[in-house]
Amino acid sequence: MFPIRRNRRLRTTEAIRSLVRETIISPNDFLVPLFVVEGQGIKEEIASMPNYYRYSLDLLQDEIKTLWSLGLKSVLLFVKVDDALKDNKGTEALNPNGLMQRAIKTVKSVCPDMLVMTDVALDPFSSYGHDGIIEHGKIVNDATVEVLAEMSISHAEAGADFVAPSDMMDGRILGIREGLDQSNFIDVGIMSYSAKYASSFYGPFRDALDSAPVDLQNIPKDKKTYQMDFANRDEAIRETEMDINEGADIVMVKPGLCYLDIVRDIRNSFDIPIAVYQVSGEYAMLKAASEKGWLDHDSVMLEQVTSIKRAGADIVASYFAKDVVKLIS
Ligand SMILES: NCC(=O)CCC(=O)O
Ligand SMILES: [Mg+2]
Repeated sequence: MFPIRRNRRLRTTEAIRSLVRETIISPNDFLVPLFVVEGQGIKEEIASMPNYYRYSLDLLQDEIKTLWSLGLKSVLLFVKVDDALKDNKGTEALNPNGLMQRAIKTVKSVCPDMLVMTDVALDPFSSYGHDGIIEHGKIVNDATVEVLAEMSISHAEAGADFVAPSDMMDGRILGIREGLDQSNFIDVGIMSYSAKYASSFYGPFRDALDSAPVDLQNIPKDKKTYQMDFANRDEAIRETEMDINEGADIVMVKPGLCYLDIVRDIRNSFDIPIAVYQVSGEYAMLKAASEKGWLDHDSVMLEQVTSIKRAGADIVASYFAKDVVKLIS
């Protein structure tokens, strides 16, 4: 007895495979993270992120033009802050002439149509490398939310289209939304890192920004009191639902590959755009394995990004964005 249905018919040639393909990757899917530093003429490679760079504002302009020419229309800005400017409250984050504020203006000046999203969190500005203010050895929630709301207003004043709070304090989406609305930034959106896990895949990013938690007595050694336990799944639904109710326009799951079950749960639970952040450790793993000749870089990259979208992501924040777009164009 031969089967009536032969599924292999739909796989016989590339033409039929592409005709029935369910997930298509395009430049529209990507959000490009960018690392910005003070100085001039700087394009420095991040040691643990081969072929990924920190840019000073002058060279950031060229990179923005390149991204736009590739059809990449959205960026997510991160700044590397001088140690001398860091303190417990991240005061420098509110400087109207700070590096982030200038970076936003720089992008808008060379490419007004580029969508500019900004990282809103204390850690790059914190002398302790934490996403919140520390009092008596603890990360305090509500005082941190106030700073995050002010930071968001400051980014909006500089011209940001979206703010992206990456800290996981409770209630910060509401605090930020109210702050933006009261300052008449009703059209500035919020992409919430709503299910961000306490992951060990962030190491290279912390190298990039020199933002790892410091090793000092009475300072928490990790971010487990605010980022989520990677053993938890249902909690991601609660976190996401709360952020949607507080006014998030886009929700996010982070990291990517190890968390695609979470992405699908959220896709099945809510009708809202979902972003996935394929993080620095995921990037570094593939770079290292392909440098050793153990994995084929481009095909694994495409498989990873496609899988993230197949799981339910609408938006992929990825250090591979440029590479993928070049590969598929
Ligand atoms: N708040 C942004 C990040 O923590 C990024 C992490 C990564 O790329 O590893
Ligand atoms: Mg939350």
